Amino acid sequence: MAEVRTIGSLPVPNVQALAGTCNGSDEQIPERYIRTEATCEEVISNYHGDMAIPIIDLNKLLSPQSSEEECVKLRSACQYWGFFQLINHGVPEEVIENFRSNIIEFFSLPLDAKKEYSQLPNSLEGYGQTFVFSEDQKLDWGDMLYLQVHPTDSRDLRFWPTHPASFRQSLDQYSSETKSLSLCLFEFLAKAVGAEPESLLGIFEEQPRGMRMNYYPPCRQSDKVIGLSPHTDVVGLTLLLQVNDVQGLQIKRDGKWFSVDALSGAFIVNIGDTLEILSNGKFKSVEHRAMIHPNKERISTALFHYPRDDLLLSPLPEFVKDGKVNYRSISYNDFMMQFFNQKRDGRNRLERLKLEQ
Ligand SMILES: O=C(O)CCC(=O)C(=O)O
Ligand SMILES: [Fe+2]
Repeated sequence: MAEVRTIGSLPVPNVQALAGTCNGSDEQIPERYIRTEATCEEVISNYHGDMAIPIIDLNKLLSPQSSEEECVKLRSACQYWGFFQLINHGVPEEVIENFRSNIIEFFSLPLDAKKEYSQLPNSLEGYGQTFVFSEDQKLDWGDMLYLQVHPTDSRDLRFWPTHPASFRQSLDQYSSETKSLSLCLFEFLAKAVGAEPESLLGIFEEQPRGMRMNYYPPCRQSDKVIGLSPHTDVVGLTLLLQVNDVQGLQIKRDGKWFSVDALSGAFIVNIGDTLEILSNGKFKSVEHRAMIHPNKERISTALFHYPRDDLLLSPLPEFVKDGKVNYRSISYNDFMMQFFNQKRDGRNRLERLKLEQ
């Protein structure tokens, strides 16, 4: 991760403050936030059955009677959707609730108090906005707080809020309670395609994890803005939590956007670019975006799981049983540099590595 931290993002306005001044329907939204594509693409909502994001039950994965059947569902979810909702995940409700209420309280602090934790010019961590590459780039209708949470000695406490007073503790608890869950998921993902569980653990166990807390203010003209631009996650796996039960996540499938109806208490898990390559394309890193509510704020968190940074990113032999390698190799650091030097065109980044079949 060392190189990544040296790359700077261009400064842009705080969106929560901006929303406070131009949220009236007749007020002008600054041009850089107006997204014409938001209205012209088809969005599917209220769908059911095969058209809904699969629900995976961790209890069923763990129980010998049902494990095999649930593994088949897991494999198909990761292959066709790149996303699933995880229930019975075992992370104590109290841990999630404390973390949730602390995040809500943090984002409701006055701007000056939050700015004590502002991103520095050459750092990704802290309170601010998502990465901005150029002066003419369209901007997202959202703010965020990004923190490196693991390993514990990599934490930069300058960016860890001390208000609310229990924030650091609740974040620490959330991070440690989700750690074994994530390892368990990596094991089942390997098993689901007949690979040794250690194949993915060797790459992700004890490796960096980063927590992004996303804050999306309401916007009366919500159909004109986008909370988080379409992207794929560059990492291995992401654990998403809807913090305040306001929906807004959409994922792309067959050229259409599907609204995700997040189950209360479930995690939404998604495959990132790194795992798509490692799995030789057996799992898909799928484009997703966050949309805005006209009169309610929305808060979500994403816990990103990074691989070892000395990794030569290429399909793992155990995932290439038929002998056909689908992606070119690239060092993980080069792959990350591409991510930070180019627009967040995740699918293109992956397409460039695909080998002709
Ligand atoms: O807000 C959401 O639901 C999605 C967040 C997300 O995709 C991300 O932080 O990478
Ligand atoms: Fe994402």
